[in-house]
Amino acid sequence: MPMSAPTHTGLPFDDIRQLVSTMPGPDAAARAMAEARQSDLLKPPGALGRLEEIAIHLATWQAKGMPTADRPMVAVFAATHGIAERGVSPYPGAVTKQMVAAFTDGKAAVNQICASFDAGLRVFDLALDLPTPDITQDAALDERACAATIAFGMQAIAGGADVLALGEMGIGNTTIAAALCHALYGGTPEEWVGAGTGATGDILDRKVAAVREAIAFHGAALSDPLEILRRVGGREVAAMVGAILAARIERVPVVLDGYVVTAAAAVLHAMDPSALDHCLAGHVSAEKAHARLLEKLRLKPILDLGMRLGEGSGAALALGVVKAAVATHRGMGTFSDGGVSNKA
Ligand SMILES: O=C(O)c1ccc[n+]([C@@H]2O[C@H](COP(=O)([O-])O)[C@@H](O)[C@H]2O)c1
Ligand SMILES: Cc1cc2nc[nH]c2cc1C
Repeated sequence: MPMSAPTHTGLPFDDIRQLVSTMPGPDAAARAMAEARQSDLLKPPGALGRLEEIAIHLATWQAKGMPTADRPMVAVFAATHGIAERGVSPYPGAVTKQMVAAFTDGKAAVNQICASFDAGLRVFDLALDLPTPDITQDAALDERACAATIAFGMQAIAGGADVLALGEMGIGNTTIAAALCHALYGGTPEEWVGAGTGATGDILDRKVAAVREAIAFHGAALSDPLEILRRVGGREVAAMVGAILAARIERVPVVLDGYVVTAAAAVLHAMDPSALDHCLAGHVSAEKAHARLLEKLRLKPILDLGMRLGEGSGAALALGVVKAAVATHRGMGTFSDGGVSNKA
């Protein structure tokens, strides 16, 4: 069902709603060109499986007859959460800032995965010394700050990436992701809460309780996706909403990471079910509810390696597959070139 253009009341979220309602669609000519080339490549049709779909996906959303993956970029958004003070993670909130330093020093897993595929890495530090309020007591952000953070996230594509992989860092943010999913999809808190960095026992119980309390506290206000984002989300989640949206507008396909990145994507999907059509799910994380969330979004993960790190690691690894999909699409010979017989 096409969405009618929202009326503008001058509130910051109206600008975001306006952008969502005017997103470009798929490029049919580029898709047709890519499909025609795929069927001419030196292989039985379909023999490269998902690689074929991925190459066509890139062509379609880059609006290029020949897709590229020469300038892949991983953007990692880092933020701090008041909820972390409630003991919902085995790690202290201070680890977020320390890991940002590790990203800068090249010492994190994502640095090495990016280096493996010649992918760029940009880290966006979102007011780390100013945790957002505990979502069981208050909204994480007011409307103006949330809209400004979405706008900030739009910078992720500045610099001319041709594929954007998203990642995040934020102790406590698997609780935030669970609250977002519970608010968006209902069910029980238990269905959306998982181990995160390794929560068990009392820590896991506190996560479930925190999600239940947050949803009860915000109550009926959780009926609009952007309200859900600002009330039970966080800065990295809001910034990733902006990054996904800007990428769509600038025709940059997106590779999603794990549960937290996908929860950000889910906010846009709730605004418009076609809003993630330019996105690929890089992997399915070992975080229990990620598979459930991907099903809600009808996204099929590229990889399933039992990873549950976050920081864009699964998305960065999937860039290797994306690059191979583009390399085969661009570089293989064709039946039309002659030399190899096609089907009789
Ligand atoms: O995205 C995922 O699937 C994922 C699963 C487990 C852990 N994480 C990462 O771990 C951190 C949040 O975990 P926690 O236990 O502090 O809520 C945050 O930095 C995420 O990047 C991320
Ligand atoms: C060490 C560590 C690294 C991470 N990377 C992403 N989330 C993380 C959480 C922890 C605890």
